[in-house]
Amino acid sequence: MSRSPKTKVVSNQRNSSDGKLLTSDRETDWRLFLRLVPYARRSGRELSISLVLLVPLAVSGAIQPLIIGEAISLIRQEPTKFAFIQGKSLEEGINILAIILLLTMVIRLVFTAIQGYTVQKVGQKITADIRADLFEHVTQLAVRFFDRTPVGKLITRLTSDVEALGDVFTTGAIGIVSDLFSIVVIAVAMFALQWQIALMLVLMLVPVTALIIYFQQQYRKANYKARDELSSLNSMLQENIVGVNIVQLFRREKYNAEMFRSVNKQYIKELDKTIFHDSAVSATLEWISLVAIAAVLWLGGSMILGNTLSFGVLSAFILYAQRLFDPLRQFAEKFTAIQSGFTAVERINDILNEPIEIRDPEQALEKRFSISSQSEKNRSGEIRFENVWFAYKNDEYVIKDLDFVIYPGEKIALVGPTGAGKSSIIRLLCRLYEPTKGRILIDGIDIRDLPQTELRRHLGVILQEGFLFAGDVKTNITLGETYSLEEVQTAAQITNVDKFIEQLPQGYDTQLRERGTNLSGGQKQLLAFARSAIRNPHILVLDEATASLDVGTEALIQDALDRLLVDRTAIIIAHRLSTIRNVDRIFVLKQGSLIESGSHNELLEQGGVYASLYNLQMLGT
Ligand SMILES: Nc1ncnc2c1ncn2[C@@H]1O[C@H](COP(=O)(O)OP(=O)(O)OP(=O)(O)O)[C@@H](O)[C@H]1O
Repeated sequence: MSRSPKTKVVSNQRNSSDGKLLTSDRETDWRLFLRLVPYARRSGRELSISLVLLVPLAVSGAIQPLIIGEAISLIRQEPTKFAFIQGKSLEEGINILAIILLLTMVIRLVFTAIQGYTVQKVGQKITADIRADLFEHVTQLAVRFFDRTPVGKLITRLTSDVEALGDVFTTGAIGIVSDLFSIVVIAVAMFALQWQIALMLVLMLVPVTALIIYFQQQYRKANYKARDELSSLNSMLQENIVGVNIVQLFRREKYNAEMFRSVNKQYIKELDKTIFHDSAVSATLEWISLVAIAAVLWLGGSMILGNTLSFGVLSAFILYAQRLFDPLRQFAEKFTAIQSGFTAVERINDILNEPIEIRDPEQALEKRFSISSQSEKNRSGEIRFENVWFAYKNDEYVIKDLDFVIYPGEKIALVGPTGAGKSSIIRLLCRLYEPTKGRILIDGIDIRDLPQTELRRHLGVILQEGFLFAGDVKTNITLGETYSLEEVQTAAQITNVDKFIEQLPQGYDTQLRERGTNLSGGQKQLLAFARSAIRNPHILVLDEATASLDVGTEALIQDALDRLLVDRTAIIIAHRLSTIRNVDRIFVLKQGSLIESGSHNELLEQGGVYASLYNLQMLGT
């Protein structure tokens, strides 16, 4: 019983308060179990070996009490049951029995080790496979899913839930078969030896099993709640670590620590309940095996007095009484792991069943567009929004009936107050979200009909905050695609960021920390420019891309952009209206609607919203 509470506390966050899930457990559990079959099948050979080893393990375990009982009978000169020691001297008989006992011990030692190792290995492999599948699935989910799911909860599912599931295999699944098998073999051996005592012991199993099932159910209920609390704990942890700058700047350390302490306390409280029920199972079994020995002594003793039982058989039964409840104890322990595992599968399933909203088109369409992608020259970069409506949440439209065309090679600026929907337009164009109504077309093709790789190749997007991964500068530009160093250098030159990269300690090989924390905001942004340029997109989208650069660097990038944007369609979001004076057309948005459009001069002449925004900004400078 040395499992840590961590592995025990795995449960489901849904229905945590009412434990509703328990009602339809059996059916659900089986359905969940089936989900694991494909994973188990991949390790079929190892699992079969473990199952085959159960037979010699259980048989050698059941023989041991018999041998010891026989040795006692031999010493007490009681009639022997084994033909092979009949007529042998006491010494010879004891030697033979000792050798057999030793053999069973060696068999158990070797096979237990092999089985333990195999099962652990399979468990780890299955855990790794599930974790990998889960990761792949999660990274394909739509941004909408991440909007509503706290990162801490996702991390809990990807780590400890998957681990708990692995425990089902390492401690649970095979072990349970083995324990059940051991109980059956011991019961058969006992009945063969003396049926009355055997019956008494087997009957004792019934109420004990019922009690264990009761405690297990309580355990599972408590486990749901504990798991819920763990998710909250992780979410809070994650939020505080990511936002540590704000925590410190606003002196929220103590306040947040207090909040964390209270969630932590709640978690421990729920955890204690699971430990209580788990301990109750152990205590029941500890107690029952003592009661069983007493019962054997009582019944066996009276039979010895009546000369219907030998001391040897009584000794064998005392050992059996212990061993019969041993597998049951282990069974209960594993059952706990399995219960936890099932709830973990359920939580994992929640994510695996989460549909991948943004999918590539069917085969036929893909073919059509792979043909279109072959004729790169046909790409012109026309963007068309056809009566596009969009809401993040039901019916709360943040984009309302947008209907416009951006012609090939045109440079468009999106302006409008904060929250007007500018970034949402970009997200829709990149297909991070799907429009609620209407269509978006690139070069006359609905973007839903374009494979995503193809769409993203059309588009180069540079956001206000460049996100960098841990790794070197070069891989942060190539992002795993096969570009040569020369191509990377050329992209850097085109965007005027080559000088900056060369100044870094190891140039293109400079290691960046996670999220690029060893670079400044502007430096990160420079790499984002090179990252986009290398992909040679024919549509460029800049969302406040130069806002974090100093005037000198911005001028340098602007110069690069002027060259880069030739013959490319561009959408530029900028709050500083002075930076977009030269674009072909300016779209003015307000609360998700396009309220004005035209060139800088046209809009100034109109004297509408743009003109007043521009004049306001000019006043400020
Ligand atoms: N993930 C989201 N979930 C729900 N609502 C969102 C989400 N992102 C943005 N919104 C809402 O959508 C509206 C438009 O947001 P959007 O980011 O497109 O504005 P914006 O014009 O780019 O603003 P800014 O100039 O401040 O960047 C806002 O009212 C915002 O609150």
